Amino acid sequence: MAGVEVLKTVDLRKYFGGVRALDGVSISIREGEFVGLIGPNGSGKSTLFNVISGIYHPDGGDVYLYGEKVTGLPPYELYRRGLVRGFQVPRLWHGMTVVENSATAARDRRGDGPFSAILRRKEWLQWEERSLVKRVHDVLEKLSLTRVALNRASEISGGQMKLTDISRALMGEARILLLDEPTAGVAPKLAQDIFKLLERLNSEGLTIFVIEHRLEVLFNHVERVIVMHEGRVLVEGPPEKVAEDPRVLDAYLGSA
Ligand SMILES: Nc1ncnc2c1ncn2[C@@H]1O[C@H](COP(=O)(O)OP(=O)(O)OP(=O)(O)O)[C@@H](O)[C@H]1O
Repeated sequence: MAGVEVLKTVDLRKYFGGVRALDGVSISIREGEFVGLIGPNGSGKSTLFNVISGIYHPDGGDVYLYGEKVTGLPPYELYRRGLVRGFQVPRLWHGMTVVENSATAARDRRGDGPFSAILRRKEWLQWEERSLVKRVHDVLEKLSLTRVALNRASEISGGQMKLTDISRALMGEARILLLDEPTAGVAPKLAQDIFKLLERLNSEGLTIFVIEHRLEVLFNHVERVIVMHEGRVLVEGPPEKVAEDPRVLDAYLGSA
Protein backbone atom coordinates (compact mmCIF):
# COMPACT_ATOMS: atom_id res chain seq x y z
CA MET A 1 0.00 0.00 0.00
CA ALA A 2 1.48 3.34 -1.07
CA GLY A 3 2.31 5.82 1.70
CA VAL A 4 3.49 9.42 1.87
CA GLU A 5 4.56 11.40 -1.15
CA VAL A 6 8.31 10.87 -1.56
CA LEU A 7 8.99 12.51 -4.90
CA LYS A 8 7.21 15.35 -6.63
CA THR A 9 7.94 17.63 -9.55
CA VAL A 10 5.95 20.78 -10.18
CA ASP A 11 5.85 22.34 -13.64
CA LEU A 12 9.38 21.21 -14.42
CA ARG A 13 10.97 22.80 -17.49
CA LYS A 14 14.21 22.12 -19.31
CA TYR A 15 15.13 23.58 -22.68
CA PHE A 16 18.00 22.77 -24.99
CA GLY A 17 18.11 25.69 -27.41
CA GLY A 18 14.75 25.55 -29.11
CA VAL A 19 13.95 22.03 -27.88
CA ARG A 20 11.50 21.87 -24.98
CA ALA A 21 12.77 18.60 -23.48
CA LEU A 22 10.57 19.19 -20.42
CA ASP A 23 7.63 21.46 -21.00
CA GLY A 24 5.90 21.65 -17.63
CA VAL A 25 6.11 18.19 -16.03
CA SER A 26 4.27 17.59 -12.75
CA ILE A 27 4.40 14.11 -11.28
CA SER A 28 3.99 12.63 -7.83
CA ILE A 29 5.30 9.31 -6.46
CA ARG A 30 4.34 7.84 -3.13
CA GLU A 31 6.41 5.72 -0.79
CA GLY A 32 6.42 2.06 -1.80
CA GLU A 33 5.18 2.64 -5.35
CA PHE A 34 6.60 0.89 -8.40
CA VAL A 35 6.10 3.29 -11.31
CA GLY A 36 7.09 2.97 -14.96
CA LEU A 37 8.02 5.90 -17.22
CA ILE A 38 7.46 5.37 -20.93
CA GLY A 39 7.15 7.45 -24.09
CA PRO A 40 8.50 7.59 -27.63
CA ASN A 41 12.15 8.43 -28.29
CA GLY A 42 12.96 12.01 -27.43
CA SER A 43 9.85 12.53 -25.28
CA GLY A 44 11.92 13.74 -22.31
CA LYS A 45 12.20 10.68 -20.03
CA SER A 46 15.98 10.77 -19.49
CA THR A 47 15.91 14.53 -19.13
CA LEU A 48 13.29 14.18 -16.40
CA PHE A 49 15.53 11.69 -14.58
CA ASN A 50 18.55 13.96 -15.06
CA VAL A 51 16.73 16.94 -13.57
CA ILE A 52 15.23 14.94 -10.68
CA SER A 53 18.61 13.45 -9.79
CA GLY A 54 20.42 16.81 -9.88
CA ILE A 55 22.48 16.21 -13.01
CA TYR A 56 20.74 19.05 -14.89
CA HIS A 57 19.43 22.31 -13.48
CA PRO A 58 15.86 22.93 -14.60
CA ASP A 59 14.92 26.14 -16.42
CA GLY A 60 11.74 26.30 -14.38
CA GLY A 61 9.70 24.41 -11.82
CA ASP A 62 10.72 22.48 -8.72
CA VAL A 63 11.62 19.04 -7.39
CA TYR A 64 10.58 17.89 -3.90
CA LEU A 65 11.92 14.89 -1.96
CA TYR A 66 9.93 13.90 1.12
CA GLY A 67 8.17 17.26 0.93
CA GLU A 68 11.42 19.25 0.93
CA LYS A 69 12.34 21.42 -2.04
CA VAL A 70 15.59 20.05 -3.50
CA THR A 71 15.66 21.82 -6.87
CA GLY A 72 19.22 22.37 -8.04
CA LEU A 73 20.87 20.32 -5.28
CA PRO A 74 23.83 18.29 -6.57
CA PRO A 75 23.44 14.53 -7.06
CA TYR A 76 25.42 13.58 -3.93
CA GLU A 77 23.08 15.65 -1.74
CA LEU A 78 20.10 13.80 -3.19
CA TYR A 79 21.97 10.52 -2.78
CA ARG A 80 22.43 11.33 0.90
CA ARG A 81 18.68 11.76 1.13
CA GLY A 82 18.13 8.28 -0.34
CA LEU A 83 17.58 9.04 -4.02
CA VAL A 84 19.79 6.77 -6.11
CA ARG A 85 20.01 6.74 -9.86
CA GLY A 86 21.06 3.79 -12.02
CA PHE A 87 22.24 4.37 -15.55
CA GLN A 88 21.41 2.81 -18.90
CA VAL A 89 25.07 1.91 -19.20
CA PRO A 90 26.09 0.95 -15.66
CA ARG A 91 28.88 3.12 -14.29
CA LEU A 92 31.09 0.50 -12.69
CA TRP A 93 34.77 0.33 -11.81
CA HIS A 94 35.76 -2.13 -14.50
CA GLY A 95 39.11 -3.07 -12.97
CA MET A 96 37.47 -3.93 -9.64
CA THR A 97 35.59 -7.08 -8.74
CA VAL A 98 31.82 -7.25 -8.36
CA VAL A 99 32.13 -7.44 -4.60
CA GLU A 100 34.45 -4.41 -4.54
CA ASN A 101 32.09 -2.45 -6.77
CA SER A 102 29.26 -3.15 -4.36
CA ALA A 103 31.21 -2.56 -1.17
CA THR A 104 32.55 0.82 -2.27
CA ALA A 105 28.98 2.08 -2.59
CA ALA A 106 28.31 1.47 1.11
CA ARG A 107 27.53 4.55 3.10
CA ASP A 108 29.96 5.74 5.73
CA ARG A 109 27.73 5.46 8.77
CA ARG A 110 30.18 7.14 11.13
CA GLY A 111 29.75 10.64 9.76
CA ASP A 112 31.16 13.61 11.66
CA GLY A 113 28.94 13.39 14.73
CA PRO A 114 30.18 13.57 18.35
CA PHE A 115 30.83 9.81 18.45
CA SER A 116 32.76 9.60 15.22
CA ALA A 117 36.15 9.54 16.98
CA ILE A 118 35.05 6.59 19.11
CA LEU A 119 33.62 4.86 16.08
CA ARG A 120 36.95 5.18 14.32
CA ARG A 121 38.70 3.06 16.93
CA LYS A 122 40.25 -0.15 15.69
CA GLU A 123 37.77 -2.58 17.21
CA TRP A 124 34.86 -0.61 15.82
CA LEU A 125 36.45 -0.56 12.41
CA GLN A 126 36.89 -4.33 12.54
CA TRP A 127 33.29 -4.76 13.61
CA GLU A 128 32.18 -2.45 10.86
CA GLU A 129 34.24 -4.32 8.31
CA ARG A 130 32.60 -7.60 9.32
CA SER A 131 29.12 -6.11 9.12
CA LEU A 132 29.99 -4.61 5.73
CA VAL A 133 31.10 -8.01 4.47
CA LYS A 134 27.81 -9.50 5.63
CA ARG A 135 25.77 -6.76 3.98
CA VAL A 136 27.61 -7.12 0.67
CA HIS A 137 27.18 -10.87 0.86
CA ASP A 138 23.43 -10.53 1.49
CA VAL A 139 22.95 -8.03 -1.32
CA LEU A 140 24.92 -10.10 -3.83
CA GLU A 141 23.00 -13.21 -2.88
CA LYS A 142 19.69 -11.41 -3.32
CA LEU A 143 20.77 -10.39 -6.82
CA SER A 144 22.18 -13.85 -7.73
CA LEU A 145 25.65 -12.36 -8.09
CA THR A 146 27.47 -14.55 -5.57
CA ARG A 147 28.86 -16.77 -8.32
CA VAL A 148 30.61 -13.85 -10.03
CA ALA A 149 31.45 -11.91 -6.86
CA LEU A 150 35.19 -12.25 -7.43
CA ASN A 151 35.13 -11.54 -11.15
CA ARG A 152 36.18 -8.15 -12.41
CA ALA A 153 33.31 -5.98 -13.63
CA SER A 154 34.88 -6.04 -17.10
CA GLU A 155 34.49 -9.86 -17.23
CA ILE A 156 30.79 -10.21 -16.40
CA SER A 157 27.79 -10.17 -18.75
CA GLY A 158 25.74 -7.07 -19.54
CA GLY A 159 22.90 -8.34 -17.37
CA GLN A 160 25.24 -8.96 -14.47
CA MET A 161 26.59 -5.42 -14.88
CA LYS A 162 23.04 -4.10 -14.53
CA LEU A 163 22.59 -6.20 -11.40
CA THR A 164 25.91 -4.97 -10.00
CA ASP A 165 24.71 -1.41 -10.61
CA ILE A 166 21.54 -2.23 -8.66
CA SER A 167 23.65 -3.81 -5.90
CA ARG A 168 25.49 -0.50 -5.56
CA ALA A 169 22.17 1.28 -5.13
CA LEU A 170 21.17 -1.20 -2.41
CA MET A 171 24.52 -0.82 -0.64
CA GLY A 172 24.00 2.94 -0.85
CA GLU A 173 20.77 2.41 1.07
CA ALA A 174 18.53 3.75 -1.66
CA ARG A 175 15.01 4.60 -0.55
CA ILE A 176 13.98 5.78 -4.00
CA LEU A 177 15.58 4.09 -6.96
CA LEU A 178 15.51 5.67 -10.43
CA LEU A 179 16.46 3.19 -13.13
CA ASP A 180 17.03 4.06 -16.77
CA GLU A 181 16.29 1.01 -18.91
CA PRO A 182 17.53 -1.74 -16.60
CA THR A 183 16.91 -4.37 -19.29
CA ALA A 184 18.52 -2.61 -22.27
CA GLY A 185 20.67 -5.06 -24.17
CA VAL A 186 19.88 -8.12 -22.04
CA ALA A 187 18.17 -11.35 -23.15
CA PRO A 188 14.36 -11.54 -22.76
CA LYS A 189 14.49 -14.13 -19.98
CA LEU A 190 16.92 -12.03 -17.97
CA ALA A 191 14.76 -8.94 -18.57
CA GLN A 192 11.89 -10.78 -16.86
CA ASP A 193 14.19 -11.86 -14.05
CA ILE A 194 15.40 -8.30 -13.49
CA PHE A 195 11.82 -7.07 -13.20
CA LYS A 196 10.88 -9.93 -10.86
CA LEU A 197 13.80 -8.91 -8.72
CA LEU A 198 12.74 -5.25 -8.77
CA GLU A 199 9.25 -6.33 -7.76
CA ARG A 200 10.73 -8.15 -4.80
CA LEU A 201 12.83 -5.16 -3.75
CA ASN A 202 9.71 -3.03 -4.09
CA SER A 203 7.72 -5.41 -1.90
CA GLU A 204 10.46 -4.99 0.72
CA GLY A 205 9.80 -1.24 0.77
CA LEU A 206 11.96 0.30 -1.98
CA THR A 207 10.20 2.93 -4.08
CA ILE A 208 11.08 2.39 -7.75
CA PHE A 209 10.68 4.70 -10.74
CA VAL A 210 11.87 3.07 -13.94
CA ILE A 211 12.24 4.03 -17.60
CA GLU A 212 11.65 0.96 -19.76
CA HIS A 213 11.18 0.41 -23.46
CA ARG A 214 10.08 -3.22 -23.14
CA LEU A 215 6.48 -2.48 -22.40
CA GLU A 216 5.44 -6.14 -22.29
CA VAL A 217 7.84 -6.70 -19.40
CA LEU A 218 7.16 -3.41 -17.63
CA PHE A 219 3.36 -3.70 -17.74
CA ASN A 220 3.51 -7.06 -15.96
CA HIS A 221 5.24 -5.67 -12.93
CA VAL A 222 4.52 -1.99 -12.22
CA GLU A 223 1.38 -0.66 -10.60
CA ARG A 224 1.32 2.67 -12.42
CA VAL A 225 2.65 4.00 -15.69
CA ILE A 226 3.43 7.61 -16.62
CA VAL A 227 3.54 8.29 -20.36
CA MET A 228 5.50 11.25 -21.69
CA HIS A 229 5.16 12.85 -25.10
CA GLU A 230 6.96 15.95 -26.38
CA GLY A 231 8.16 17.00 -22.94
CA ARG A 232 4.81 16.62 -21.19
CA VAL A 233 2.90 13.98 -19.29
CA LEU A 234 0.42 12.61 -21.81
CA VAL A 235 -1.38 9.96 -19.75
CA GLU A 236 -0.89 8.19 -16.43
CA GLY A 237 -2.63 5.28 -14.77
CA PRO A 238 -2.56 1.54 -14.20
CA PRO A 239 -0.83 -0.43 -16.99
CA GLU A 240 -4.02 -2.02 -18.29
CA LYS A 241 -5.65 1.41 -18.76
CA VAL A 242 -2.54 2.93 -20.33
CA ALA A 243 -2.15 -0.02 -22.70
CA GLU A 244 -5.56 0.57 -24.25
CA ASP A 245 -5.45 4.37 -24.30
CA PRO A 246 -5.57 5.49 -27.96
CA ARG A 247 -3.52 8.63 -27.17
CA VAL A 248 -0.59 6.43 -26.20
CA LEU A 249 -0.70 4.43 -29.41
CA ASP A 250 -1.01 7.68 -31.41
CA ALA A 251 2.05 9.12 -29.69
CA TYR A 252 4.14 6.03 -30.45
CA LEU A 253 2.90 5.76 -34.04
CA GLY A 254 3.32 9.49 -34.63
CA SER A 255 6.96 9.41 -33.64
CA ALA A 256 7.77 6.13 -35.40
N1 LIG B 1 22.19 17.32 -23.56
C1 LIG B 1 21.32 17.61 -24.53
N2 LIG B 1 21.59 18.56 -25.44
C2 LIG B 1 20.71 18.89 -26.41
N3 LIG B 1 19.50 18.30 -26.57
C3 LIG B 1 19.18 17.34 -25.69
C4 LIG B 1 20.06 16.94 -24.63
N4 LIG B 1 19.46 15.94 -23.92
C5 LIG B 1 18.28 15.73 -24.50
N5 LIG B 1 18.09 16.56 -25.56
C6 LIG B 1 16.90 16.63 -26.41
O1 LIG B 1 15.78 16.72 -25.55
C7 LIG B 1 14.72 15.90 -26.04
C8 LIG B 1 14.35 14.86 -24.98
O2 LIG B 1 15.41 13.92 -24.89
P1 LIG B 1 15.46 12.74 -23.83
O3 LIG B 1 16.76 12.05 -23.99
O4 LIG B 1 15.11 13.26 -22.50
O5 LIG B 1 14.28 11.82 -24.35
P2 LIG B 1 13.97 10.28 -23.99
O6 LIG B 1 12.50 10.19 -23.87
O7 LIG B 1 14.79 9.86 -22.84
O8 LIG B 1 14.45 9.56 -25.31
P3 LIG B 1 14.99 8.03 -25.53
O9 LIG B 1 13.83 7.14 -25.27
O10 LIG B 1 15.40 8.04 -26.96
O11 LIG B 1 16.13 7.84 -24.58
C9 LIG B 1 15.20 15.31 -27.34
O12 LIG B 1 14.75 16.13 -28.41
C10 LIG B 1 16.70 15.36 -27.22
O13 LIG B 1 17.31 15.46 -28.49
